[in-house]
Amino acid sequence: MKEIIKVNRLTKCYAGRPAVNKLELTVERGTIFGLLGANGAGKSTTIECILGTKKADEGKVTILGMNPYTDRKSLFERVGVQFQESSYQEKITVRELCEVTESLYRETEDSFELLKKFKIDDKKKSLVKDLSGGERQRLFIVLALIGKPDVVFLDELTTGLDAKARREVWKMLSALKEKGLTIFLTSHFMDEVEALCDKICILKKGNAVFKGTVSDAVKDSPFDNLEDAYLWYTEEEEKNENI
Ligand SMILES: Nc1ncnc2c1ncn2[C@@H]1O[C@H](COP(=O)(O)OP(=O)(O)OP(=O)(O)O)[C@@H](O)[C@H]1O
Repeated sequence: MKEIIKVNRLTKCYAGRPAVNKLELTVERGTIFGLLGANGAGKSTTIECILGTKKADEGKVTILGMNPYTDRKSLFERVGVQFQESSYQEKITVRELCEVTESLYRETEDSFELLKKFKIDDKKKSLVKDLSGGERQRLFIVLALIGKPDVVFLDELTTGLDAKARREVWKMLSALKEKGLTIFLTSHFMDEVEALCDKICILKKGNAVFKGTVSDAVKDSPFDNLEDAYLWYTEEEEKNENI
C-alpha cells in the first residue's frame, strides 16, 4: 500500500462553522508530511479526524487502509501519537512511563535504546514532572515510537527544544523515515519544515491554500524563501482587506 493516509473532502464543523472544509490529502509511505497553518487554522481538528478521535461531518478518511472511526482499536497498534501534554501520575518516572507504554502494545521497540537515541537515557530515573520542557518533548516522541508504529503523528514537533536538540531530533526522524516510517507533523518553524517535509499542506481557516513540495510552495509565491511564502499564503486575504 503506497498511500498511508487518504483524506477525501473532509469537513468538520463546530457550531455550524467549518473548522476544516472539504480537505483533500494524500500521504505516501515513507514520507514526511507537514500540515501547516496559523493558530486555529484546523490542524488539530484534521489530525483528530484522521485518528478517529473526532467524527468527520462529511467526507472520508482512510489510514493504513482502515476507517479510523470504526477501526480505532486495530489502528492504535500501528499508529504513534506525540502528545503535547499527557496525563500521567504525579510520581511516575521516565522509566516507569516507558514501561507502562510498552505494556500497551504487542510488539515494542527497546525503550532504553530510544531514550538513548533521543539523548534522555540519563533521565530514566527522573520524575517526568521534573524534566525540562525540551526533555519532556523528546520523551513524548519516544513514547510515540515505542509501539513500532507504521505512521507517527508529531504535533508541534520541536516546540521548546534548544537549537542543538532540534537538529538532533531532525536527524533521528530523517533516519526513521529512511527505514520506512511515515511521519505526519505540524510545525510553526519553517526551517524545520524545509529540513524535513517531502510534502506540505498549508491550511487557512480550514481550507487548503497550498499543497505540494516546499520548493513548489516557494516557486508559486512571489518570494524566495518558505517563511515569506508561508506568510503570503496565510495572510494574503488580510493584506487585500487593508488595500
Ligand atoms: N471542541 C471545539 N469546539 C468548538 N470550536 C472548536 C473546538 N475545537 C476547535 N475549535 C475551533 O476550530 C478551529 C480550528 O481549531 P484547531 O484546534 O483545529 O486549530 P489548530 O490549527 O490546531 O490551531 P493551533 O495551532 O492553535 O493548535 C478554531 O477556530 C477553534 O477555536
